[in-house]
Amino acid sequence: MRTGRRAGDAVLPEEVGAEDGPGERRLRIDIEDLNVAYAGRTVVAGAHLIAAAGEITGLVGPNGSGKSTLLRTVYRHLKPVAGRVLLQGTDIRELSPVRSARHIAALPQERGEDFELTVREVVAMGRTPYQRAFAGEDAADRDMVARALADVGMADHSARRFTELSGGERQRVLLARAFAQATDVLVLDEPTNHLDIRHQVELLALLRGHRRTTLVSLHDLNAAASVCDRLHVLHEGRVVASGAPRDVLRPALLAEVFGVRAAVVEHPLTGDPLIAFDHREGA
Ligand SMILES: Nc1ncnc2c1ncn2[C@@H]1O[C@H](COP(=O)(O)OP(=O)(O)OP(=O)(O)O)[C@@H](O)[C@H]1O
Repeated sequence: MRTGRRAGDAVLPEEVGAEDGPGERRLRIDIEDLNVAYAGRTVVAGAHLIAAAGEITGLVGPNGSGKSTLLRTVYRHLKPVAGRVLLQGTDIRELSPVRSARHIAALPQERGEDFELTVREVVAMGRTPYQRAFAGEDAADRDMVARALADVGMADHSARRFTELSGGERQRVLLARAFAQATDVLVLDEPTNHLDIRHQVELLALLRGHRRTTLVSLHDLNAAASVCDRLHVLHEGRVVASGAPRDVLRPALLAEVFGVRAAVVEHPLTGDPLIAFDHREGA
């Protein structure tokens, strides 16, 4: 087993014997009283939420409401000013970068525009937390990379240069990199960005199929309503509503937070809440 553990690292209870893939381990994320600031300006204030094990937890909110900032703190790109992010009770800042990368994979909003690599090489980056220095890939790594590429429909493009792909194709490759990381937790910042409708639907179905602990920001409220088990609404850096999509996405909230007029009806095919926006007028 390849552990990569350093003296003093915290031990996660589910970790024993489960180093090489997500398997049936299911870890939860607790975000406690999180405050995050850029150059002294607070943009996330007192955020408190749970991403339950094996569930899809959605973050929605207007532009600038703090979704990406909150997610960046969860995948350790940013340090909070106050509060904590716990992975199954362990503060993520107590984990070494390698161990953190074995538990939490991210699709950041920064989309690797400068990768001078092939598609396959980008996806294979997801396997580095499991590889000993200079040891390179083994058969299991190669298998996981191939599976992740197939999952996002990019298997036939593995030899292409990343920089020559379209926006949606790049997005799918970076998702494959996160899948190849085989973590319990996925943190995805607007994963459907740039994707055409078929690839959006396929991706959301894939996330539902994985049943990993998923924290995802989405602009498409109808997609959020159909894919998320729970939703948290961010408004000016604060969580202003939390709950099941049908309890949260009500016309009054849509008017107050997003400034739009909308009716919420039942989706004729799925029974999910379907938000019918009035594109002619604001709230
Ligand atoms: N690197 C940064 N430096 C300074 N301020 C930032 C930085 N990134 C974001 N901000 C500010 O923090 C606030 C929250 O931004 P954030 O990107 O988290 O919002 P968001 O909800 O993800 O928005 P969007 O829906 O537009 O992606 C905004 O006011 C934004 O201008």
